[in-house]
Amino acid sequence: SSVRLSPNSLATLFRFLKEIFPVSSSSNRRNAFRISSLESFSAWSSKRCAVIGGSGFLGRHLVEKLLGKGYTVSVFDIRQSYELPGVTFHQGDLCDKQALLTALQGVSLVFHCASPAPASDDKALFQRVNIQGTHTVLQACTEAGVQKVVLTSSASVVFEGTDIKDGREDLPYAKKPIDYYTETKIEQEKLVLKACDKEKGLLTVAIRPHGIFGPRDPQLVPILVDTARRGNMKFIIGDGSNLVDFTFVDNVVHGLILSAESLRPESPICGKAYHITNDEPVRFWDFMSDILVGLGYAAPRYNLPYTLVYGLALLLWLLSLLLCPLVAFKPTFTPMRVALAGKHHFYSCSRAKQDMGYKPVVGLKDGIRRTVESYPHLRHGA
Ligand SMILES: NC(=O)C1=CN([C@@H]2O[C@H](COP(=O)(O)OP(=O)(O)OC[C@H]3O[C@@H](n4cnc5c(N)ncnc54)[C@H](OP(=O)(O)O)[C@@H]3O)[C@@H](O)[C@H]2O)C=CC1
Ligand SMILES: CC(C)=CCC[C@@H](C)[C@H]1CC[C@H]2C3=C(CC[C@]12C)[C@@]1(C)CCC(=O)C[C@@H]1CC3
Repeated sequence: SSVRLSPNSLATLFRFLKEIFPVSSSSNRRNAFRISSLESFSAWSSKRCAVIGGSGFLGRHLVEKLLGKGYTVSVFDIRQSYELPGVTFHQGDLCDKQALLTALQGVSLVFHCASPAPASDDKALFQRVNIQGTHTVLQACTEAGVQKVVLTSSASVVFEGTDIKDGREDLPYAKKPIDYYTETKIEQEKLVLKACDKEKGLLTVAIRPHGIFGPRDPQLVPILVDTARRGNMKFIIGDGSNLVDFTFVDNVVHGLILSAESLRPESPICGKAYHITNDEPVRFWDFMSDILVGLGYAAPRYNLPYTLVYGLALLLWLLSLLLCPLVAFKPTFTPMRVALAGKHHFYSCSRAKQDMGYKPVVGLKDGIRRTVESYPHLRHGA
């Protein structure tokens, strides 16, 4: 019969050996050699990680950066969207523990970046994937001996559709979340943070980005361009002065890796949530205009009162609920989208700066330029 050693038990063995063979005198060279070999082994195993949701927008950027930093990466996702040397793909549903266990063999660090798209309105799907699925991910991590779990949560877990200015992590979770996505992201974050247990050897942290944008984003720029092409990007909701955080994808990746590398039993970040943004709040409508103009479309010019647009969106939403047995129509102007476009929602990153030395690596202007350049097929007239 064979004995399977997980990275977790190897780390314990390593600590034990270090205690019984203290490397104090110069006469103990042989032991020093053994210890340094074990240290190298431990460092090697801590560079083996898995990215759940690694085929998605953020996940793929994360995988590329991890490879560049010398990590060996397993991707677990419901779909495979690319191939890369150094990456092993495991296609499966994260609600399937057996499938996860195969992907987590020998892995000491897990990044959980999977979620159904926020635009979906499927309550059962969000509950199954974000809540039950995350529970399964945590179980599988414990069984596989994973030592660290980094969750991609969302700053929206505290957003209720009213202004948030320089919001800190100690704001309470939204009592009335704006949609099922946010409702289940709240439960997901709670589950992951509660699972942090130094005794059991599982350390967890949650990163809360906001408004991620960048090359290959399937949401923000495509929705914007689609709206512009249909001639609906002429209006500014409210007076246009509302400040919002948009976060270039490389900064989110930087925050995720920084948190993983800072996650140690003695670190203050264990079991906590951290806002990761560009730390440059910008007027929502200036950001939208910069992207639109960069791609050759006109910037929105005419102001509409916020309450009027919100009221109309609410009415449309109620109508869609009432009429859904007869006609299936999904309004683009949902109350949630109107709130995102017309209210302040920007967050403080001071906790991440203090506890893990976070600093954005790409400024907003540069991020916008790189994003615009990456969408030649969405340019006006293309
Ligand atoms: N984009 C943003 O602005 C923000 C995103 N976040 C969070 O960041 C994370 C990544 O987001 P983003 O990259 O934009 O999203 P994507 O939709 O691009 O990536 C998520 C990936 O997870 C996959 N997935 C969905 N369900 C399952 C499942 N049951 N099992 C395995 N894989 C699954 C998706 O596949 P498929 O596409 O087929 O569904 C997709 O490949 C998410 O947790 C999101 O909540 C937080 C704040 C802002
Ligand atoms: C900061 C943050 C959380 C951004 C979220 C991204 C999306 C929710 C936005 C990206 C494009 C936006 C958009 C609108 C709403 C919010 C977005 C979908 C409108 C539909 C708002 C009403 C309009 O006038 C048109 C807008 C198109 C772009």
